[in-house]
Amino acid sequence: IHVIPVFVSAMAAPPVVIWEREVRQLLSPADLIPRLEDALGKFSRRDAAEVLQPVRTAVPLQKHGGFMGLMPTYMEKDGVLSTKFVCFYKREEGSTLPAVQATVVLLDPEYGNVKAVMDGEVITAMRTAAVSAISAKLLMPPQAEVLAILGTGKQALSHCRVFTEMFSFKELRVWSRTKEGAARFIRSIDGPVQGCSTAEEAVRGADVIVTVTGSTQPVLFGQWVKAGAHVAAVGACRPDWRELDDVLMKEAVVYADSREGAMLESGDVILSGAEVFAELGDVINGTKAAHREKTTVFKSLGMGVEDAVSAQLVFDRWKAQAGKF
Ligand SMILES: NC(=O)C1=CN([C@@H]2O[C@H](COP(=O)(O)OP(=O)(O)OC[C@H]3O[C@@H](n4cnc5c(N)ncnc54)[C@H](O)[C@@H]3O)[C@@H](O)[C@H]2O)C=CC1
Ligand SMILES: O=C([O-])C1=[NH+]CCC1
Repeated sequence: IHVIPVFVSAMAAPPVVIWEREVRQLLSPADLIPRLEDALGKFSRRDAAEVLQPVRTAVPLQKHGGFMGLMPTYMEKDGVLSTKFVCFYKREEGSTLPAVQATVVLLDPEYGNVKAVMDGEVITAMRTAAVSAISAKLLMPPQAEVLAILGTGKQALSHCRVFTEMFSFKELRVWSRTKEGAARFIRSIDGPVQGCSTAEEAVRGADVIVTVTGSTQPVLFGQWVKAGAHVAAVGACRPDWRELDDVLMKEAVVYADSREGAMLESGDVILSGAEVFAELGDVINGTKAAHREKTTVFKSLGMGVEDAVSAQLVFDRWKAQAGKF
């Protein structure tokens, strides 16, 4: 008797490529925010069947002053498996090169095949600003009127768009280390923006302050910050990089997206010795308090789970549009 081996081959379709223009059309802050709130809450419950997401692996690109970050995430119950590759750089004054470049890969968790490869820059810009806006929704003082943004790059623009869409600030101020940066930013924004010549001028009296710079030294000092203000600190994602000084870090109640991420990656947390009071997800889950009455800092490092739910949303919308599957 001859036994003829039979190989069952489950040939997956090749991955779809969804690039910047399409991602931009398919994703909106209003749709993304509830999914991000849900994901942050799930992450903070530390239930491995809900979210498995290690702190990102950062490979130094020494010659180029940057890092490649690998950000894998598995959401077993939701059937989402993804990873983002993100390269981020310390750029010198006057450099026109991008500080961040990213790609998100979405896989089928059952077979391990890649379903989609997506531009990650729109996702990174929008989900980071949306998470900062969630921090402001939870932690900013009631009747906040003045928003100040330090930095005028991609994240500054996305934060400005998401914050002005979500809240009604009476005054918006911006500071850049260069006049050209501030002028470019002001030209790109609809509505009134006050360009400030110093960071101090921008933040004095502000209720909400967003720091989105590529700086590795503090740009925001506690003595300038109004008591009770909320700071969303988005830059300085390496253990020896800073955006905030020790005074602010020690006086404020500090929240983070991921406690482990903050302890391993945030120079503002590590070098100041400040304690992380809670994750944003703990506040969403109701297990930690939102201290709106105090000065608060949300230290954002960025998490794979934020990219995972964003990429899944883009993919679902793309499938619905294409009438596929
Ligand atoms: N927390 C998170 O999830 C994420 C954080 N980031 C970080 O956010 C920051 C901004 O990113 P992008 O807007 O994409 O970069 P970008 O290059 O578009 O903008 C950077 C801005 O920072 C300013 N800047 C650079 N060095 C400075 C210095 N020494 N002092 C003051 N201002 C300085 C630049 O003039 C520019 O306005 C970076 O640090 C990046 O690593 C980026 C993506 C996600
Ligand atoms: O989460 C993210 O994509 C990043 N955080 C810091 C630089 C890029």
